[in-house]
Amino acid sequence: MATIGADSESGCAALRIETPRLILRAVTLADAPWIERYVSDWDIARHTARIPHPYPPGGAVDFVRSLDPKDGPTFAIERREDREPVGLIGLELEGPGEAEIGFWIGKPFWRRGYASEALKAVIEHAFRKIGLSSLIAMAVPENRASIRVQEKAGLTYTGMAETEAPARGGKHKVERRALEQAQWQKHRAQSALPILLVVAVALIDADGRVLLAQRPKGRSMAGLWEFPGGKLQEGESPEEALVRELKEELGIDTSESCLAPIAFASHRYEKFHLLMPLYVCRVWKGTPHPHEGQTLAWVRPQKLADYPMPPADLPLIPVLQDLL
Ligand SMILES: Nc1nc2c([nH]c(=O)n2[C@@H]2O[C@H](COP(=O)(O)OP(=O)(O)OP(=O)(O)O)[C@@H](O)[C@H]2O)c(=O)[nH]1
Repeated sequence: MATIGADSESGCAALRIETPRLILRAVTLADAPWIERYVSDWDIARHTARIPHPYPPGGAVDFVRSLDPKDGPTFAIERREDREPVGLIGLELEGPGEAEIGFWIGKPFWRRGYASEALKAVIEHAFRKIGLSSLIAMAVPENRASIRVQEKAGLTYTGMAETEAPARGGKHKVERRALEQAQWQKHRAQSALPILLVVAVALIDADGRVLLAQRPKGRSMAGLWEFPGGKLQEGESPEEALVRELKEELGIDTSESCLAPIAFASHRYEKFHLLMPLYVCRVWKGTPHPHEGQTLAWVRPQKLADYPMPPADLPLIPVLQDLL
């Protein structure tokens, strides 16, 4: 039988994948109660090739004990914000370089895009870390949600197959989809997020306080506090863009030589990947006034964390605190 080789040698530590909203980690016996709760639901069982219905009490303990990393990794999908487990996703090695991918999400967590997010990550893991060359996935034809998730991840229809369907009491026809590594690389390149370059600046006053601006109503992420700055216009250097933004947003004059780069943010938003160099500036002419409906606050470095900021900015706070 095929095994995972190099990846299983590196042990459980390798069984962890992080995505923007999820953590995929190894399944343990402590997971049995929630697994049993969700798979006992007919709406989960009827779509799978493994889960009987009614589900036998204690069945999840047996299931967890039966997991063997040599057959392929199985991940518990956990929500990052509150560590709530939401489902399972796994790879089952079928032959040299090939695995079948299977997943389910507990009903309370449907329609939030968790399956898509987990599937994309596991596909990347399969091709990049394990070194597989092709993946397949099955779905009963009426499981349109699962089929959509598979297709969004790049799997394409290759025909009908037949699998066990214990919850339905026998064999059942399923749609088979597949994805080859080369195809995946192409799909990924096509669906890659554009990089958005935004420049930002921490203005520091004579007391060592930092200027934050609250995004006004009607803009994306309204109410959050950010560093002044903005997108580059065509042909502008980052420093030229900042000098212009400071004039437009705050009515102050500074020069490129007064801007010192100290850090950058790199953050995946839904529609773009933000790359944001952060400068500090201690010298300017004029008094900052909100020219674009924002609210301004001069904030002591130790108090920066009290101001809700866009997620991209959070790693910049300790950098600034260390510097000031
Ligand atoms: N200026 C600034 N932008 C930031 C910070 N953090 C952060 O995620 N951003 C994001 O970077 C982009 C900045 O664009 P912008 O300031 O030129 O334009 P905007 O507010 O009109 O953006 P919008 O098109 O999202 O409404 C926004 O999507 C904003 O949410 C920050 O600290 N300062």
